Amino acid sequence: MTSTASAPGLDDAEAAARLARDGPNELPRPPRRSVARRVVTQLTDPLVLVLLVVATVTTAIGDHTDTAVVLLVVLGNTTVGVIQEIRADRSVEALDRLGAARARVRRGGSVRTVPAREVVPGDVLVVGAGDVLAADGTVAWGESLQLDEAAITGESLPVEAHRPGTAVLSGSVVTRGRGEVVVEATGPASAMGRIAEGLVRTRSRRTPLQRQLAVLGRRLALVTVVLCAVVFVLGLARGESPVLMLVAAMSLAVAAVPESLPIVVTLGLALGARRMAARNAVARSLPAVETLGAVTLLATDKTGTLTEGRLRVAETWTDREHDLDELVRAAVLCNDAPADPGGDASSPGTDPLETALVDWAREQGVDVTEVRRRHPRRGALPFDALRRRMTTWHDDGTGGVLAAGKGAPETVLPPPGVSARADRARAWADDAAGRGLRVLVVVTGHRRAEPAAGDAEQDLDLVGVVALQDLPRPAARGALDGCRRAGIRPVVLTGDHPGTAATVAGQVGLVGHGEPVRVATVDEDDDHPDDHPDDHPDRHPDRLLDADVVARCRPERKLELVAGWQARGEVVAMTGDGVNDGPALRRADIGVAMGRRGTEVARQAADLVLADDDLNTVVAAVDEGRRIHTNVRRFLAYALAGGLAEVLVMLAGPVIGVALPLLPAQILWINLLTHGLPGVAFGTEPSEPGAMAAPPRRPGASVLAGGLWLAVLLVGATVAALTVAALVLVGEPDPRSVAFLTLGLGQLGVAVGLRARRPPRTTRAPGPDWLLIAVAGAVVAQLAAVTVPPLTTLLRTTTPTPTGLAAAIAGAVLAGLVARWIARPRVAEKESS
Ligand SMILES: Nc1ncnc2c1ncn2[C@@H]1O[C@H](COP(=O)(O)OP(=O)(O)OP(=O)(O)O)[C@@H](O)[C@H]1O
Repeated sequence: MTSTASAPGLDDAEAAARLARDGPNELPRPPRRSVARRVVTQLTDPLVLVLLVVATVTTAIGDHTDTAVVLLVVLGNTTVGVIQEIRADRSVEALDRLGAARARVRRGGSVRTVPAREVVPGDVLVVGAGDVLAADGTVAWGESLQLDEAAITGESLPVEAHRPGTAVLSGSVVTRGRGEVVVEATGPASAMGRIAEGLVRTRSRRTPLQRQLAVLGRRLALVTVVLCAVVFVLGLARGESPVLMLVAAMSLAVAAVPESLPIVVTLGLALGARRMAARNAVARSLPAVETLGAVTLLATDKTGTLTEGRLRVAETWTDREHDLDELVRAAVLCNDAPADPGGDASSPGTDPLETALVDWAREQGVDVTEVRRRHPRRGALPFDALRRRMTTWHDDGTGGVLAAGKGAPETVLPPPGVSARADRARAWADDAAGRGLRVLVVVTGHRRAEPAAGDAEQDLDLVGVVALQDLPRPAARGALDGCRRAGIRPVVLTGDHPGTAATVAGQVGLVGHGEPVRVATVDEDDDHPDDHPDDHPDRHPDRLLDADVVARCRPERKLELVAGWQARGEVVAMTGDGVNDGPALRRADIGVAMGRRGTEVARQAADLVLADDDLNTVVAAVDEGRRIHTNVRRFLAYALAGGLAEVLVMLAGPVIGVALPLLPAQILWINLLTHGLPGVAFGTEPSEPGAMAAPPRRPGASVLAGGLWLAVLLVGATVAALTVAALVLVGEPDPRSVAFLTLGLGQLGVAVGLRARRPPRTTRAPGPDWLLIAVAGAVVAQLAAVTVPPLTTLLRTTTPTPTGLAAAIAGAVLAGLVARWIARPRVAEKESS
């Protein structure tokens, strides 16, 4: 089953030449949208179309100043829209690059990891368990090489591929063994490329929040249009000219509809994803960024996540003479790790447990290469997580066959009570597991002839037990603490022994101080690997779903548990890197893979890749996710309160005897000013102190939940009342200009009032306060609108008296204070109320 004939591979110059000639190994992408196309999309937005109608009307009646203002607004909106869109797209592309597939190739005599897109025909791919083939090719050599081609051919049974010359397809997953593949076809010419052809990859997958906002936006638009119609009718009743009222009503509609909601969310998510990447958390999609903030349960694996993942033999048990020699010999024979000292332990397909056994044998003075040469392997039943054991058979040197096996105690030892000796070994193993060690029972047997695969594991003789140590990771403790504080329940899912798992869980502080670790072990009776999790939603024993540690948990079981938690309403993040973890990672709301240690198949199934393999990074990513959600609520409160204030002022006008409290151009100006810069700047607000000490938001809750909509009504009404007061009470020669100033400054006051609470100055992270900068810019523009020609001409304003100015400023301050008292606590409080 083995044949080794390493292909030499290409040199760098040749690889570069071929890359230039054959093109990158990636699926054809839809071409980037040109700026011209983006502008056209912006201009065909229904609200812009309304504005263009307004412009036509004003031109027709010879009102050229209003036409100029409308066109200015269209220009401003389009520019801001296009720039926001391009920024969001760039961020998404950068994410794509960070999360891109990788491949190991032999180039210029050494093996290195390159982006999969740089693989060219003639390259030699070096693959091991957990890799995803980056291109089509033929096997140069393979050792127990087995592939899962389900993604390409739909064939669900793994295929053997160790024979040289076997044709293999891109997108296949290496489920076992290792080998090398000479690349023949890449990119569109490969199997993956042929499948992808015809499928246009669209980027338009919207996140739940974006969908929620789209619905909200449509409803608000409807209400606004109705209210604008009322404004129109009231104006007519007051004797205003129909044309003027039509223009006013349309402008009001444009201003009050929060049309920028979706793009502000996209931009917020994209910015958030960039900040996450800076904290080593690569989100592979925008929906993931959003979901992260809502995570309620974190299911983690053990080895390499809670522990260092560097195993070392710590103790052994034998009870007969010569058994120690036999133990060492069996441990290196029933073993796929390379024999050479300093062999690359992290090389693909090498199990750190097996490497630890080889290292241990070498420390015992055993020449591993020599042992393996004396006993060439004849056959094997490889290890898999399902059977939890492995058996190989070899020439015994005297014409017979030597079988060697190792595995978990309960799969290798006879049941309790059958053999006193086996019971002693089991007791020792349980004790070692209770001290956090990973245990492995070793057995051997002598045969006259090669066994049939079916009975290779019959009648093997107990040799001894090996206990391996894997130190807990110090960093894990902080991460688990952080989870619990943030209301996220951490759970360990492991294939390991319950004793080992419980002890390690205790060592890293999985549960709070003094609490017992609730351990549940999956029974064979619980296992129905062929069923689909959704077929039996009630078949997840609560015993397993309630546990802190689920031991002896096979990958299929992980999938069922994730589904079971989700049925209980949890939002599940799950870490995993096993070859078979893909489906569970995909099923989880947030699949998490390790960037360094993890397998390629896990990376590609994951929503979040941790560049530093540190569980703390998940907590940091959740923090970012929550911050983004809070900032969306912040922006929403601001935009809706502003729109509401504008509508209320226009409705109140006729009632108090002012037919048209604000001119169309003035409404549009305020809209441009308040939504342009400050709107985007909300995305840069920091997370509030204590954000990670609050429970997660309720999954599926409205984005306005927690009384935020009520706060919007109150703040909107306040700004409107202040504006109306300025209109009637100040006694200015030109009350409209004061009202215009008050409405604009009032909304900006609300923006400042909604700013995130900051931690004490000393701990504050440096960085510009974009929201304040944006508001300051807008304040200057708004003051200019009533002082500087030609703006005053265009907007038909006059400079208010000092009293009027003071009144407007006082109104803005008051509006800000009301927003701070009423709306800000509800923004951050989340939906816990
Ligand atoms: N190479 C191997 N050969 C034989 N038995 C093994 C081998 N590796 C692991 N085992 C046995 O199978 C059990 C399950 O191991 P497995 O690697 O599937 O656990 P896991 O789910 O990956 O654990 P973790 O959560 O710690 O990562 C181990 O406790 C051990 O007894």
